Amino acid sequence: TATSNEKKSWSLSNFDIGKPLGRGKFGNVYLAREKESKYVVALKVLFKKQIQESRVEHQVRREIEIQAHLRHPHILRLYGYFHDDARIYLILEYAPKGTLFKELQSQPLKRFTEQKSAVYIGSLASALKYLHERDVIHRDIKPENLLLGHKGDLKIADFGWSVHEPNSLRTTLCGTLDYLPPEMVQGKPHTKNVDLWSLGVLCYELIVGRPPFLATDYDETYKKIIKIDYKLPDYVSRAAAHFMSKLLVLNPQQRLPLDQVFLHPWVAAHNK
Ligand SMILES: Cc1cc(Cn2cc(-c3c(Cl)cnc4nc(-c5cn(C)nc5C)[nH]c34)cn2)no1
Repeated sequence: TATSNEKKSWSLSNFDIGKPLGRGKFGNVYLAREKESKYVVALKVLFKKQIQESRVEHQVRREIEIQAHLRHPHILRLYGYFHDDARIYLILEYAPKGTLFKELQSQPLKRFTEQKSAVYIGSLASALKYLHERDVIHRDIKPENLLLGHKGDLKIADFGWSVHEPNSLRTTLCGTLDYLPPEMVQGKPHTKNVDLWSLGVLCYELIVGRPPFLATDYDETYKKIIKIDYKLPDYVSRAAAHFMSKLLVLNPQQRLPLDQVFLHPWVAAHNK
């Protein structure tokens, strides 16, 4: 049963390793199968040396601590973990349909209908509500970190950046600013309302096919974010435009709370 598995101590010899699923800064994720149960998982292999060199042990420890205790249909499960002298292994739920990013790119117009976008937003909002009730902020909501289960259902993955609220950023930001709210790009203390901003950015990207503050370089993106400078193509409905305008708000306290997200006409209409 699940509980006995969770208590069991695992080792690499319990698994047949398959193809690589993804590569990250500190290691790779492989398709794997537990030998006895034949259960298919995603095995995330992180190198201790690289983690120590980048001084992100606390981040990896937090990713494990946080994700191991979460149980929600739209949050990727962490079943267990183990380590050897060189590596840390996270036994994760396998999401057979890959990333939302790949699904978005595979659309003819590189964007989803508003119906499909609102269903993803509804799922994400319910996962965020579950996280925020436990004072966990994800901080890295973007299509690359959202995976799809066998029914195409959304799963938040990669808790490498999640923290307990309130928090001020200790690790330098690397990678795209696109999803970060003004308070984070300005290095100010931030709360779980950062995830509300990212929900608005994600909503824009699903409907339009690119993030709202996309620019040629870091500084351009930075300026657009703090000025909330984005434009909506004319095919975007007024209901969707209104919904996004309630999340892409400078003052974190004035962003639409998650309970209101489900009640907003645009989300409610498509999540009957
Ligand atoms: C290191 C490192 C890399 C990553 C990003 N990443 C996550 C996965 C992944 C996980 Cl954790 C779980 N299920 C997955 N399913 C896929 C997948 C399925 N298809 C058909 N295509 C892909 C891709 N990837 C999964 C892989 N890389 N995080 O830390």
